Amino acid sequence: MKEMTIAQLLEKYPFVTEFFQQNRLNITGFEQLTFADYLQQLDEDELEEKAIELQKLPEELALYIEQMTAFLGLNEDSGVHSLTILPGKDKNAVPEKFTKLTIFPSQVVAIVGPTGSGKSRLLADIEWAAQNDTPTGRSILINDALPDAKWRYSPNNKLVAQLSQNMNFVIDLSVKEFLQLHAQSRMAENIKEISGKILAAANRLAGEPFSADTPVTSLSGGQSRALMIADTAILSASPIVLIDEIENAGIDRRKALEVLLSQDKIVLMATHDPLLALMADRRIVIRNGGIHAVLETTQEEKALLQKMNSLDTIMQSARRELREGKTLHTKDFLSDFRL
Ligand SMILES: Nc1ncnc2c1ncn2[C@@H]1O[C@H](COP(=O)(O)OP(=O)(O)OP(=O)(O)O)[C@@H](O)[C@H]1O
Repeated sequence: MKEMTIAQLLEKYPFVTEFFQQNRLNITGFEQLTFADYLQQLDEDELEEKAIELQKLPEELALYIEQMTAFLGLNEDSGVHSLTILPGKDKNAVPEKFTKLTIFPSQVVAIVGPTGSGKSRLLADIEWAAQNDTPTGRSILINDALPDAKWRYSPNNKLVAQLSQNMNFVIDLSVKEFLQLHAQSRMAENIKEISGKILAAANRLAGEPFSADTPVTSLSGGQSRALMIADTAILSASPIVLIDEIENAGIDRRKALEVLLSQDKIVLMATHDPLLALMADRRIVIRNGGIHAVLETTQEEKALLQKMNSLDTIMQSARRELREGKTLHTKDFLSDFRL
């Protein structure tokens, strides 16, 4: 930071304008100087008059930037390079058999298991950065170390973004207003461009497109979810995304995952859907509250996935045509049936 010119500081941290104003420092015309050089050339009388303590200012500016960045959750590097799950015990207090499971950014891990087996519990352990203090006794490490308390208690350092099945908006805003407000609160640089990017991504996921002027309260369940997924992927600072059941959501699930993974997130997804489970490179099998196995998706499964995707395409196009009031004809599907 010390080597940065004032112009570079302003570009990277637009909020420093406030700091200069608060300290009544007129930096106009001095943008090409570093802050230290700028202070050097200030008139002694002027400083005295403003009661400025020259030595303290660079330190105060650095602190101000650090605090504002943390407050706004702006750290470009979230600092999360790995997430590790350490074993606990199942519902009968039998220790889980794996030694440790580490997940890196841009990886997606599926969580599979019967209803009530403990999939959501595992997601909750991660969200809370459990330290042997939940019913499962699991512990979570971030970057191979005990997580910083900030992940638990600071609302601006959310480790995890949650996407759940029920997602309803209660605020009276249009899609455009909602996205712009969120982008502003994240101090995004080009608010219009980012909002446009999110809307475009959301519309690629949603079955029925919606416009920037649609009130968020009148979006369908699938559209709301598409908007939240695109928003989480593109604007959220949380390095980890937890998804509890993305199916039945009326959105293109494959594209939703692609959008999330393109943004270097660590994605964990509880699912009953084979297409999603096999899209992940690994899957955690939960049984009776415990992690029973961690399986790598095999080449054979990946090949099967391609065929299942063709089946899914058939289902999707049949669904679309029925929705549009059409009658289905075998000949239109023949090529798809050659699996
Ligand atoms: N290891 C464990 N020890 C004690 N209780 C557990 C353990 N794992 C899960 N549970 C409890 O079992 C119940 C069911 O778990 P959970 O809701 O996570 O299941 P699920 O797999 O997500 O189910 P569904 O597929 O229906 O969403 C919860 O009350 C949860 O707290």
